[in-house]
Amino acid sequence: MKLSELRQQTPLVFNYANYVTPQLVANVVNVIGGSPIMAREIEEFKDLVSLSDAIVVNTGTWQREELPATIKLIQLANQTETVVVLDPVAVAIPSRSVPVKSLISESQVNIIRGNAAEIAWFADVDFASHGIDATGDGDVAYIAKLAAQKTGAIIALSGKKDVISDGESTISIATDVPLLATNVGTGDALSALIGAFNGDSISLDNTVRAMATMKLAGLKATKKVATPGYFSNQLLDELYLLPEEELEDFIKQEVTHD
Ligand SMILES: Nc1ncnc2c1ncn2[C@@H]1O[C@H](COP(=O)(O)OP(=O)(O)OP(=O)(O)O)[C@@H](O)[C@H]1O
Ligand SMILES: Cc1ncsc1CCO
Ligand SMILES: [Mg+2]
Repeated sequence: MKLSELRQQTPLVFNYANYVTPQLVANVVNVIGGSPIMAREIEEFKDLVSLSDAIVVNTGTWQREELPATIKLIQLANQTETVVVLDPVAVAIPSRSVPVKSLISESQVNIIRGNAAEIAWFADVDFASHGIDATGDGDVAYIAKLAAQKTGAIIALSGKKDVISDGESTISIATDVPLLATNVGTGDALSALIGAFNGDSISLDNTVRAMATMKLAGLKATKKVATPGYFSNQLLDELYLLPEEELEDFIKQEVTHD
């Protein structure tokens, strides 16, 4: 959906969040115009999925015992055709990849949002990482396309250059906003934004719009502040104030088709 539609429809975004960044994730959903809810109680899943427009599963602080509940959550969303976004934090670490493999084989994730190292794992390509951060170099457009073909999901690869691919079309936004990488959780919040923008229907365009929203708000914040603490607050303000026309112009100017 477009930003004005998002603000009108206030999509309910159910975040199965990590315990590091839920406040940032909830606020980003809120200031853009959506409505966040965080939960992890299996007894609540049926009700919550029936009320939600998007489900965002973040495995950042996941415990292995949560796997059956998470599969159940995504299966419920699949039954109601509610979009599911997966944020597979540091999935390339071998012990972390085991439960994610089960998750994606037993339930259908529609969109996977991760940094280059996380997405490279789905593509079966080596890419250097350091904990939650991607540190390597590689052909990110190729990696995103390959990951989309292997998983059947839309891939939203974030970084200096963002890439969105469904395995056929591949789209890039190469706008460098280094301060976005200084705040832990902008990626988590981006995954929730992707959920919100895809709340009415799942598409490459809606995913591009969500990625462009974070880049543009970050770019605007960078023009006003220069350090990470102020940047975090300014980013929320820029998301809150973002004019739809500016976002659509930014997409026209910055988006390239590979
Ligand atoms: N070097 C960079 N230059 C420009 N923008 C960046 C850079 N690195 C990240 N970003 C932007 O930061 C946002 C988050 O992406 P990132 O790849 O850092 O996610 P992440 O590694 O999952 O972060 P986190 O785990 O801290 O939430 C995206 O909007 C992305 O475009
Ligand atoms: C730091 C950290 N550790 C697990 S999740 C998380 C937040 C970034 O995804
Ligand atoms: Mg992350």
